[in-house]
Amino acid sequence: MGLIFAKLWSLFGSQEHKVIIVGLDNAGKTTILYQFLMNEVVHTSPTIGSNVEEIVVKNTHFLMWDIGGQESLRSSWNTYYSNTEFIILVVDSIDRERLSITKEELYRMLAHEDLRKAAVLIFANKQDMKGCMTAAEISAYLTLSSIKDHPWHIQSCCALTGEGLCQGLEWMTSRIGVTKRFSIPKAGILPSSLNTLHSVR
Ligand SMILES: Nc1nc2c(ncn2[C@@H]2O[C@H](COP(=O)(O)OP(=O)(O)OP(=O)(O)O)[C@@H](O)[C@H]2O)c(=O)[nH]1
Ligand SMILES: [Mg+2]
Repeated sequence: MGLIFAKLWSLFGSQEHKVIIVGLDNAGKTTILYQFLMNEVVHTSPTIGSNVEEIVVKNTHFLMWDIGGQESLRSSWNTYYSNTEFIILVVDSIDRERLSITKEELYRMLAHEDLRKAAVLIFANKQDMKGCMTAAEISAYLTLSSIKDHPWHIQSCCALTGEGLCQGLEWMTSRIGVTKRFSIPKAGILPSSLNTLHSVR
């Protein structure tokens, strides 16, 4: 009886899903985390270490780790990877010069064993800034369409107004639906067609 209850509990949204929010310094990670939590813009200073908050979306619990993005901190991102289900990669869409560094970091993460099963949501943040790159430009530069072994989605957003953030979360919750529907009754492997689901907005 207890076992059946535990199984049902795990199927219907009680578990916590681990999320890491990464990206270069100044990308807007902490601003996004607190928009998720409080629906408002908080004053931020560069994150040293990490912030962690639980965000609940339609009965789905996400444990979100916002990790400092300064160069000296990036080598310790991997200490947060185990059991991660979602990577949120935040890109400062005005920062053209450093997009190549973001790309390097993205592919380093995707190659990491502990992130083998993680889905990737890319936020093209700061869309309010004049002359910013569009999500399509960022997608092309990051060659997202070449990523076949991780589900991914890119979403344009503005963390100051909150625009686009809900759509990103909706994609994450929809992924959980896919994983649950197709992992029953035997846990684990998704049909390969589902592993390559991705989209661009
Ligand atoms: N114009 C604009 N500014 C933003 C946006 N999102 C965040 N910012 C600003 O960008 C600056 C950096 O934001 P943070 O959220 O602290 O950046 P971070 O990615 O957490 O940076 P680290 O903690 O150093 O890794 C702050 O001044 C934010 O107010 C946005 O969508 N538009
Ligand atoms: Mg921060």
